[in-house]
Amino acid sequence: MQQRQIEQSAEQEYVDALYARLDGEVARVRADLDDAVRTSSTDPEEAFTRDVRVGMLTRRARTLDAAEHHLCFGRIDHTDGRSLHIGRTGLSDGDDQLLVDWRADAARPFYAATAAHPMGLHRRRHLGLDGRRIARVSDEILDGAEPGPHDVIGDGPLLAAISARRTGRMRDVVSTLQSEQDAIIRSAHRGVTVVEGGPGTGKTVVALHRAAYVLAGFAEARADGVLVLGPGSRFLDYIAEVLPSLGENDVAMSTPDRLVADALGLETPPGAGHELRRAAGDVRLADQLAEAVRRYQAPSGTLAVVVDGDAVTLDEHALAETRETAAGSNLPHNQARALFKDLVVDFVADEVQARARVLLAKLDEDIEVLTGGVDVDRAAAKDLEKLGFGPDEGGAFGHAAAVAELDPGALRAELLDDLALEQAVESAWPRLAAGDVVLDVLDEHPALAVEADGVWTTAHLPLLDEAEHLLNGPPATIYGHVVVDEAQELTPMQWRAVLRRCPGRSMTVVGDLAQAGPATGAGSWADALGSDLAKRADVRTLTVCYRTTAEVLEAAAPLRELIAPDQAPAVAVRHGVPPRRVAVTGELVRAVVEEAEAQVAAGPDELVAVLAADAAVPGIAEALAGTDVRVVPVSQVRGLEFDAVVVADPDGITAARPGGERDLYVALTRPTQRLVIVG
Ligand SMILES: Nc1ncnc2c1ncn2[C@@H]1O[C@H](COP(=O)(O)OP(=O)(O)OP(=O)(O)O)[C@@H](O)[C@H]1O
Repeated sequence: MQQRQIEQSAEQEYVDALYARLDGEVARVRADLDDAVRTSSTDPEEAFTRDVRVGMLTRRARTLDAAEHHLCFGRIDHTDGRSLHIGRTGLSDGDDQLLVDWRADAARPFYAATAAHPMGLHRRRHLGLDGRRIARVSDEILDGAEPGPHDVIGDGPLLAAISARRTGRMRDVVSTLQSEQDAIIRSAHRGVTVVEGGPGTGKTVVALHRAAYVLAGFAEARADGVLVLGPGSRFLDYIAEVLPSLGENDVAMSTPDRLVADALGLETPPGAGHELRRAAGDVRLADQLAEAVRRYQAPSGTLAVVVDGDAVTLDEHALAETRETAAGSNLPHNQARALFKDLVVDFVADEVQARARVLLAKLDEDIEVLTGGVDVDRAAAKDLEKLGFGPDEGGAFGHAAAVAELDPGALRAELLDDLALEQAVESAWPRLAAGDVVLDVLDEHPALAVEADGVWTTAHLPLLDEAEHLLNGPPATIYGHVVVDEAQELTPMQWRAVLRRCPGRSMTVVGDLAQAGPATGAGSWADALGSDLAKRADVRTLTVCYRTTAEVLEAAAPLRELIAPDQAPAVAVRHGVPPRRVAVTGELVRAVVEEAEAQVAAGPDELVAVLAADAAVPGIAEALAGTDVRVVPVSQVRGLEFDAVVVADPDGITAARPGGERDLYVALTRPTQRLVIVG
């Protein structure tokens, strides 16, 4: 006991020194930042350097601010006597590394060492801080210890973290990451990493900590930024604090719908039902959109352009050749149109010049015959003027001057601005907007029609994005790394929109195919990502469930076996109270309200939710108005969690929409502590 106190006070001294160092660093960075902000320069290069410096210092200041909370959470003692403290950011004093950033290689054994593979460690220590004071010290001796059956890392701190009451906001778990999670987070794989695993296995945790790791470790991610995509705004709110608490404030967060709407400059349109989303997510529509665009590119026939009253016609052959050159450029339609117009202008200019030469030659001959060579200039002046050639500098229309006036550059410039030529080009290769093309394709698919008032729905966004790409090329904003959470929810067309924004294909994709909603129902990652990408992906599986108790997982097991018989069940790390099943004799809503109120009474500060089929939500929400109970439709509960969950009318949930068993499976696996099934 006394030994423990001595150790704790030694750790407190160390932690005090770390905070003193942190305070010093914060003061230094703030002063540097003030200096940098005040420096002004008219020299563009100096101004640029200053902006870069301000950016770097601002980031560092944020990281240090975020590090205040639980600055140091661990320590590893190597068998050779070396000790390292692990924390949210690196801190050093001269050559002395006082604190190792959790992302550094040197920190790896803190997360990965087990009694079976101690990685040169004698001891791993978890430090629990309350403000700047050490509240708990928990040690594991790794060398010479007996390996346990399920080697969890730091079981005391882990169990405390996963049993803690939920607040409705996810927290970072940097101090208790488990080795299978850590291995994915730190993976050096630069391509697509797919992380699958049952509910509550920490897929979101892995996705977000990986984003923080990638930002620190991958230069391209730093340069082009990281994007995290989640299924809806409820979910984004839920995870919003994790990356800032890891010191990362510059990660873009969005939903697949909002990402596209923003890129197209649209307000997010009204949501769509799963049937429409599924139909509009069909990847075959990509080809149909491309075909619809092709149909606009110079329909066969001829193209007549009237220049100064004279028609120049591209015959079938010339038009076909022009079209093929423009289309063969593989430029997006609206850019290829500029090329098409250039080619038409070239053709017309050549023709005008050829005709002018013929005319001039004929003029020479006629004049020769008629005048015997007297004052050619004056005689030809009128004809030349008709052709649009002005007098030369000396005011004369000399033969040589006229030929010089056939300046191809000037003629081309004039033709490019010519209204009649522009109209002819527009008829053969019109400038298009994304909506035009999508509407063409929707004409062939009545089931995808836009609502009567002509408003797009979210289901149409990937189609608009595809069309925009075909017309105007790649999106303006791309990312160095993209994290997709609840990835089973993306339709193939949505995947195309996401991949378009990640040309480097550096991605972390996390999801659980067993939880796929009716809009996708993807059976495999190859279905979702496309077989090429899926083949090259590094697929990892998480096996331990940290959210729910073994009893809750058991209650959901029959559904899991039905939905995903091939999926190995995750193992829960803790036990709790068995789920309660309540038969309904009277009114369902009343029974649900009673159970929800009982849960609130059982844990007054806890997060209690009622999960119900979408249509049943308004009635239940009204009955629970004024309470702290959250009533959430099952279609929107993916990724979320609560201390206690009341599932209302499971049969109603399964019957509400196709694949309703998956919705029910998701609902049953949301509680961290208690589950009640009413109905
Ligand atoms: N290493 C860990 N330490 C502490 N808590 C953890 C750890 N891993 C996961 N958790 C907790 O377990 C819960 C479930 O994690 P998470 O939401 O990431 O799971 P998931 O696999 O994404 O679940 P779902 O499939 O239901 O979306 C969260 O509360 C998370 O904080």
